[in-house]
Amino acid sequence: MLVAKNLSKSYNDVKALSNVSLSIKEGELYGLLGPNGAGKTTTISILSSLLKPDGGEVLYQDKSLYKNTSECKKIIGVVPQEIALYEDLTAIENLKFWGTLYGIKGKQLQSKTDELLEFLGLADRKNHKIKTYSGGMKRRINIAAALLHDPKIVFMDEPTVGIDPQSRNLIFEVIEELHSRGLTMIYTTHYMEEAERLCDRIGIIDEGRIITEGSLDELKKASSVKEEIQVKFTNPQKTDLVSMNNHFNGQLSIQDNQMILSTSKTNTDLPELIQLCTNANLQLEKLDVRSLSLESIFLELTGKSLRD
Ligand SMILES: Nc1ncnc2c1ncn2[C@@H]1O[C@H](COP(=O)(O)OP(=O)(O)OP(=O)(O)O)[C@@H](O)[C@H]1O
Repeated sequence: MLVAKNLSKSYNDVKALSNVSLSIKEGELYGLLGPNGAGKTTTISILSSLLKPDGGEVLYQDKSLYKNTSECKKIIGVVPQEIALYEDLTAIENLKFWGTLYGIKGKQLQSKTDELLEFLGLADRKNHKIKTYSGGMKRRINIAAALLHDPKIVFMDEPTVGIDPQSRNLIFEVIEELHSRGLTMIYTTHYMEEAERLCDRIGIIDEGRIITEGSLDELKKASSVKEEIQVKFTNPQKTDLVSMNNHFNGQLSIQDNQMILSTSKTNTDLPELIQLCTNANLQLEKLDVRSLSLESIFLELTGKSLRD
């Protein structure tokens, strides 16, 4: 469906992308996971023809995006990170505005906006001005705007940033439904839980490079780490956590009052960890051993935490 080869892009002296290659199959939900500034927005801006790369090639169904831009654009939908709506217009007026830009008119536009407002659970608010909407509701209208012209592939750039958990769940349900209908999607996020829950395949991007790619199972199999020991403390001292991290050769991911040790030898590391906590007089609030997450895979591959 979509193939990108060796994309590179610099903004003056900032190298945003280096040799990014991707291949997305029809109906696939592909997650581009990486920390802030990794190059996610730049990648999807290039793939959706909003930005020209310095080098590389993008093909849609074997056709060059640059030689067939207007044809390719018809099958592309983009949900941008920034909300692209007029605050003083109602939801339906906003959608009609966007629909007209896509060349949809009359009854077709009316039925498409009604269908999408229903699908996104906002039919009863369709005549309210966007400025009265919550952040999550605005994001849902943003998604509706990208779907008006029945695209074959949709790019979603961090669609859940800054919204409450309930709205986030509603958006997940919408994405899952679109996925089950066979829509091809590329979803960028810096939340590993989202990539784990939603995506068929995940590309991990860092400093403008795709450092690994595969299904969650494939990424787990390829990792030398097998499990995570998660410990929550009631009275953590930063110095104790740092010395513990040194003891485990930097394999700890530390956040507030909890830490995660990624390990392939839980049998020996777990008693050792408990002993160290006892010696440092650290009180455990919670201890959990769970299977490997993307956070640990990211730490293993880059030496840094995804949440930094
Ligand atoms: N218009 C621009 N001018 C200069 N530098 C830019 C511009 N856009 C992006 N960058 C830089 O390029 C790099 C990649 O940015 P990009 O926005 O693609 O990353 P991202 O993974 O989407 O991050 P975020 O989640 O913060 O949006 C960063 O170092 C960023 O500061």
